[in-house]
Amino acid sequence: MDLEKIEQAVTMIIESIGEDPNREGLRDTPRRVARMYAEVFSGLETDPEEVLEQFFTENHEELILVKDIPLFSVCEHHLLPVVGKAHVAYIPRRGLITGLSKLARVVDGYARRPQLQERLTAQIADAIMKRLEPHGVLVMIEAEHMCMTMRGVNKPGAQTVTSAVRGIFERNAKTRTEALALIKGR
Ligand SMILES: Nc1nc2c(ncn2[C@@H]2O[C@H](COP(=O)(O)OP(=O)(O)OP(=O)(O)O)[C@@H](O)[C@H]2O)c(=O)[nH]1
Ligand SMILES: [Zn+2]
Repeated sequence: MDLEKIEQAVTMIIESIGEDPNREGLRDTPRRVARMYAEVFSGLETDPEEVLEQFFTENHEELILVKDIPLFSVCEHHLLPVVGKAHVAYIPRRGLITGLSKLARVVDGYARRPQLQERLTAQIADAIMKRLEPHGVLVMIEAEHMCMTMRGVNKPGAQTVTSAVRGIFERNAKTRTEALALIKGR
């Protein structure tokens, strides 16, 4: 990531809005923003599916759900925050499971990029399908888009819900309903 270029761009934005980039409060802002973007877009420099190491345990072929994973992303249209929760469920095959924290790391890896909520949801599901080859995956994301909250249509509190279902969750309504009930049962 080109931090120097981000700094130059932020200085230009500060000048463009008619502010003084040399006043005390703004003097270090371009550098701070560059470091911040490096952090919130750090997913661009990773391949998130690589965290999904497989490991075998006894043959657990039942539902595994990690819900209410805090989610922070950035919408690619306005570069404003998207804040919400991700829920990730899968049913392993042949005991091929991964560490629970790895599911949250996959969410982070794809969230820390300029994103669309629909694409983010699908990328998480597809990474898990590819790496763990489970019977199925269900990913649900509920999030508030600051570009809808603080500007434009100005609708604070509006939640966008997206889901991606793969494998058995796609084919079998009962399995899907069970996962959704567990996600909603908070
Ligand atoms: N489908 C989808 N749309 C998104 C997402 N994040 C932001 N948007 C929408 O992207 C659209 C961009 O629309 P434009 O008309 O190009 O932008 P705009 O003029 O700023 O639109 P308004 O937000 O309606 O003022 C808006 O409707 C946003 O609400 C997302 O993750 N998925
Ligand atoms: Zn937006």
